[in-house]
Amino acid sequence: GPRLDRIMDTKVLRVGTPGDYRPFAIKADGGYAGHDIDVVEAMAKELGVKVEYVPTTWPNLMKDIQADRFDVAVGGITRNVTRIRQIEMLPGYAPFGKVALVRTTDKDRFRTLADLNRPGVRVIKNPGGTNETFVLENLKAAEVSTHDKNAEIPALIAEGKGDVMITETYEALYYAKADPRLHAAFVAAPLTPQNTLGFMLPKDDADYSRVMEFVWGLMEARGQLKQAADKWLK
Ligand SMILES: O=C(O)C(=O)C[C@]1(C(=O)O)C=C[C@@H](O)C=C1
Repeated sequence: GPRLDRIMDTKVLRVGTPGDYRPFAIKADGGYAGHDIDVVEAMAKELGVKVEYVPTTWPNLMKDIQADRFDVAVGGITRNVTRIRQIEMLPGYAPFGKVALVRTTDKDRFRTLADLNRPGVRVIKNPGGTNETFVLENLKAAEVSTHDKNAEIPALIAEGKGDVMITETYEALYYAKADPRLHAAFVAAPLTPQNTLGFMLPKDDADYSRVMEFVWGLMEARGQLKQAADKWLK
């Protein structure tokens, strides 16, 4: 197929990522790092090509992949029916549910969804992703504001500029571990049923999809997925 041919001929795999979601993909110190970065770099190595990163955002992710700005998108992307109707997604990893990142001093204040969905509870949301969808559907009574630099939201919560960040298991655990002022609430009993993350592919080249699925399977069979998970998701 044409996409696969172009990748193999130019030896470049264009990887789109918002790069703002720890520990999956974060842009810092001029480069990208995280679980998904390690995995996609290993996949490119298996193909014998180099990775070229293409910045995107959560609000633009779907239209950018459909506009052929990149060959694969990574960075903590939830697999769901809405998306898989429009593009393709590789097998799921990192099972998670929606949880809440709150201040440690508010641990007892937020025990149920109803505790979050109250006037006076200041929720800060990142635009464009599934966190926003969850907030708009479930926290209608709360005081919701939007901050478009996702990686800054945990510090805003820690500093008391908001009370709640709705996010997913691993991100909440990451920031709670990194900052004692923060607590990952609802981790034992998430606010949504379990789901998984997955890499997104355009669906215009079936040969490309087959090869990427094969390479994903190799990563799994060789223990490279486990290695990345042990390094970043523990
Ligand atoms: O839309 C998705 O797939 C996401 O999982 C992305 C999303 C979000 O929902 O905003 C998830 C957690 C991070 O805090 C940032 C981005």
